Amino acid sequence: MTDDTFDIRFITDDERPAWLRALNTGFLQAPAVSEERAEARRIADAGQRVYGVFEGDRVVGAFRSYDQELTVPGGQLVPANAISNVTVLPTHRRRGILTRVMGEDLRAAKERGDVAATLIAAEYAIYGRYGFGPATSVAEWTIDVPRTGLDPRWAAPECGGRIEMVDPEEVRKTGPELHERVRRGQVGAVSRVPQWWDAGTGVLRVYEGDRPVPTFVAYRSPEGSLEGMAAYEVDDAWTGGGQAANTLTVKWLIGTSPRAERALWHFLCSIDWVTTVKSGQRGPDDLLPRLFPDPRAVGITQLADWLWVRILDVERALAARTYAGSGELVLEVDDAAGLAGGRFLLAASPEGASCARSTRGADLALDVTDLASLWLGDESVARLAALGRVREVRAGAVREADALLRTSGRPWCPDMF
Ligand SMILES: CC(=O)SCCNC(=O)CCNC(=O)[C@H](O)C(C)(C)COP(=O)(O)OP(=O)(O)OC[C@H]1O[C@@H](n2cnc3c(N)ncnc32)[C@H](O)[C@@H]1OP(=O)(O)O
Repeated sequence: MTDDTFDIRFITDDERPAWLRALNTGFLQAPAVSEERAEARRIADAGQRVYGVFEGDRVVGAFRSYDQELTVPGGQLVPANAISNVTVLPTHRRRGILTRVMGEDLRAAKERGDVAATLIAAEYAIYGRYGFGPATSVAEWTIDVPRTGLDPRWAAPECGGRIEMVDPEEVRKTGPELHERVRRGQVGAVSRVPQWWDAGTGVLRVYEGDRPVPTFVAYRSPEGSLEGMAAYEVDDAWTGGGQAANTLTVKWLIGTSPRAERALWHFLCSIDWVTTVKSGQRGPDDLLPRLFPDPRAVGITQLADWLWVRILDVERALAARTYAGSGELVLEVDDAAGLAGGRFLLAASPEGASCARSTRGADLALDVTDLASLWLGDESVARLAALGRVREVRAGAVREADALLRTSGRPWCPDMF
């Protein structure tokens, strides 16, 4: 039930400490916020849409969204509305507060011309009702270093490139441009706000109890160009018998080429004292296991949904991506919120695609949430049909749709936001 006693508006700088206390409380963190943290958040959230839900002058709910770009199959970047920091005080839940803020923010995003909205969902059950579907997956791998088969005398990349330790300043200087190149080639990747690099290198301490700044390492090609970078931290674990048993945890690792990724993973697994490497969040079909002589040394320790997408404009979403073959498909897209539904004719070929509203008979019927799962290539039409989520209206349409929508790899969103 919606309760109209709540006022929803963007917060002022003066209201930020109260907003952060509500956010912390909702996320089960200690509520107290120091002046430095409030100031860091003011800088980190500059230019973004920071909604507060007020009951009188008390903040009872938080919600933040900002402009983002999302890479779709073929490499086009589409404008997206990134959503984060969603919470309602435990005393004010299940009264329709999130439904109201989400409704306002999605309508505004559609009016601005965003093709989609994106978020990383805390719980699976929350966002389907707002038209979001899981659109990329995440895998975390644990590497048993002594079993990888990597030559213990490994000292440098076989390709002739080199690995360099880099300091945070260098990361801030060269990281953004490297990431720009990486995200253009990675379906499901999103743009980073400039503050991302300050927060990741210790310049902007956004959270109370922020972890120490990680160690950074870069890969340069034999020609000297920067092709990869990683951030990692290591615990200090030894066995009672005096054997090193350190675990290295990768915070992030990006590369513009397979040779960069290979060199960085081999380097991380060659560091003395390190017996276990945790990969951090990777794509489900990451090259990682196959980069080692014995891929069985690399086991999956987490496999879950990651980026959720809410398509706001079906025509632009489907026209923006590329397709594996040629063909036409009429999709009946159901959207309970009335934002993006309708019947659409997709005409695709390897040269380009168009998508427009149509009155032709539908080939397939599906919900906008399931279209999101298909859009970036994380799901197959056949799987969704088997689950009863896609209805084949014209016989043969499921197979044809899969042939069109198929991508050569799974999408991956390297970022948490
Ligand atoms: C992108 C991110 O920031 S992810 C982080 C999300 N935040 C959290 O998980 C923090 C803890 N949870 C919360 O703060 C709140 O429960 C929220 C923000 C998830 C939901 O806020 P509320 O104001 O309670 O949601 P609202 O009352 O609008 O609920 C709408 C519907 O979603 C359902 N719902 C809300 N939260 C959940 C949940 N966690 N699990 C299952 N269903 C849920 C409600 O039951 C309601 O269902 P109905 O439409 O069938 O009646």
